[in-house]
Amino acid sequence: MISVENISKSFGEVTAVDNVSLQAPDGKITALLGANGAGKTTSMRMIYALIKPEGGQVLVDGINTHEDPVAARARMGVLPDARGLYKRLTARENIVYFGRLQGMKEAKIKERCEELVDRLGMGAFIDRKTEGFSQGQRVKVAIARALIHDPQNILLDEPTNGLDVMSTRAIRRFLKEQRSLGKCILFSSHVMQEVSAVCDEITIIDGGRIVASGSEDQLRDKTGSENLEDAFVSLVGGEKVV
Ligand SMILES: Nc1ncnc2c1ncn2[C@@H]1O[C@H](COP(=O)(O)OP(=O)(O)OP(=O)(O)O)[C@@H](O)[C@H]1O
Repeated sequence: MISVENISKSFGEVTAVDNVSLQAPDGKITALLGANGAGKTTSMRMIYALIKPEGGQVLVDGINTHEDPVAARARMGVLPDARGLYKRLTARENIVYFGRLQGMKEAKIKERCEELVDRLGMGAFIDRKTEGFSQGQRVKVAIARALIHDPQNILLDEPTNGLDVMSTRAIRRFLKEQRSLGKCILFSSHVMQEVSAVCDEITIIDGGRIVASGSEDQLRDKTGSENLEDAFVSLVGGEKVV
């Protein structure tokens, strides 16, 4: 479970994230939904302890990420915005390397790697060097690498960005499986369709601030909208060019 309490971050004059709080419970898929520049990536980076918030705190399974980052990170699997694979290594080597960094035993790494190859449909390219991989292949490897140690909390920054329909469906199916295992899943997205297809809870961020949160039905009811896109536009104060 992830609990974010009043985190903020500025870059010079730009307030990227302003007093953001959100909850991502176990057994649910929670979305951080916002337009370009709304503060999603900055929030996610603070949540997975890559950058330090100027105020507030993040608790992962009750562990404060800045008081005990090592313990908190061990409980998280992160797909960052920069997927960052080692291109001279094969997909399998990338995944195995992360397992070793997590201090896993070789036999366990092998077993878990096979499971992820199967679940994410990576059989056709698992032993190829990742240089030249398509976006979909890269994302699958990066997700498998992040989840090699089977963490309780799964954080993904725009996981289906740039993916085709088949890859998108494979990732959705995978996330739903993880949810049924009781995992806490938090992902950021600007794609309504994506959020609508998989999320139980939605937190909307705009201009660095949380403007609403709830299920899709609750957000639609609140705004009297027929769909999530209309609810979103209404909650962020109408159409605007950013
Ligand atoms: N390192 C940085 N230096 C300066 N400004 C930054 C930096 N990182 C983010 N910002 C600014 O903070 C704001 C929020 O950016 P952020 O990347 O968190 O948004 P986002 O919601 O992830 O957007 P997108 O969907 O376009 O990726 C933007 O105005 C951005 O220009």
